[in-house]
Amino acid sequence: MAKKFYEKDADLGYLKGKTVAVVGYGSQGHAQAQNLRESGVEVIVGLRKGKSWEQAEKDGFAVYTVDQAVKRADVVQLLMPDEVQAKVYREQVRPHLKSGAALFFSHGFNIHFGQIVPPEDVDVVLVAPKGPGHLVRRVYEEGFGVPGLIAVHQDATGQAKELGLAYAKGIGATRAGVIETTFKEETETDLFGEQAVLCGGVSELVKAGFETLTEAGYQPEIAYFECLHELKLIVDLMYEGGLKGMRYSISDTAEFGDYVSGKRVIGEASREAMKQVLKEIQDGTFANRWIRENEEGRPEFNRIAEEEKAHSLETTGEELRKTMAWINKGAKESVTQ
Ligand SMILES: NC(=O)C1=CN([C@@H]2O[C@H](COP(=O)(O)OP(=O)(O)OC[C@H]3O[C@@H](n4cnc5c(N)ncnc54)[C@H](OP(=O)(O)O)[C@@H]3O)[C@@H](O)[C@H]2O)C=CC1
Ligand SMILES: CC[C@](O)(C(C)=O)C(=O)O
Ligand SMILES: [Mg+2]
Ligand SMILES: [Mg+2]
Repeated sequence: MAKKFYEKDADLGYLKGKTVAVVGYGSQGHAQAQNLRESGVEVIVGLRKGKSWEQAEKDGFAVYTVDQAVKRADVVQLLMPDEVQAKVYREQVRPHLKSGAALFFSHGFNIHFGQIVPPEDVDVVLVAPKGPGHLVRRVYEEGFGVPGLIAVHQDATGQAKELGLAYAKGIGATRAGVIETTFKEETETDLFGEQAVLCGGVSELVKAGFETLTEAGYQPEIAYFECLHELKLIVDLMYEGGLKGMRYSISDTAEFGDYVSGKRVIGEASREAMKQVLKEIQDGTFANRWIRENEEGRPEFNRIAEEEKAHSLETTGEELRKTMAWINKGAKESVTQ
């Protein structure tokens, strides 16, 4: 049984009198910094000069270069992209980390794959929201929270877990529930989820459905509504009531089609591919590939990203969404600006 923590299990008092430096002000950084501040925690932001710096200042934070923020901090939460964390850690974090301070992560990649090896006199804690940063902020503002995971890699002070739970409470995660894990389990399951299901799997499923319909001569707008737009509405039902809740709401015709055709689309070959994806995450093949890709200037990443943006699914959707004023554009605008 997973060990779970809620509001009553976490005490914000462990952060009292402490300064939290949120390093990075992107998807997770802006959300965690703002949620913590509204929970009464003293937060500063660490950055390089640029777009995020201006935004963090506009949002009312005291912003410092990374080294200066780390010098002032008792808790340092690294919320830069995973692929830049190790270099920034070596050059601007490690030399200024106070003895007895805490180093926090929201994804275990750099610790688990040995890219960051912290000194023995600091706590090393993972507080990983199980949701995109823009939702971590939006859901908190609505009075709720995105669930999270907590793990302690190193407990130098004897209070690492309590501090982690206080932080999880500060960002709203204990409102929904926080599960205890390890850096290894979080890293491997998070990478698997985003590759096989949430991002990679779903994107390919949507594109395959869209292409099957349009290549058969159906209108792209109808293919878009069927394979992408309505997916959100169906997933909302799953989110609220599981697969059972979704099946309660759809027609019996759809439910029968679900049972007999779903397994043909996601069959043995897909399950075998999932196992291979997981194996390459577990044995470090994916991590090494991602690290090398960045060292080489991201040729594969950039090429595929350009191809994906130009897909007719995207151009069709962009046009259709113009009339859907109710769709929250917050996340999209901040990543495409
Ligand atoms: N995205 C998400 O929702 C989730 C992310 N995570 C984890 O959270 C962490 C942060 O990811 P995410 O929020 O997506 O990151 P983003 O890419 O959204 O944000 C990156 C931030 O880091 C800053 N930055 C980049 N390079 C440097 C640098 N060299 N020095 C200082 N600041 C820098 C950027 O500033 P600038 O404007 O100057 O480029 C920006 O503010 C990762 O570990 C990720 O795995 C975990 C759960 C979900
Ligand atoms: C699903 C992608 C994610 O793992 C997340 C939002 O949780 C990420 O790394 O961005
Ligand atoms: Mg994730
Ligand atoms: Mg992830």
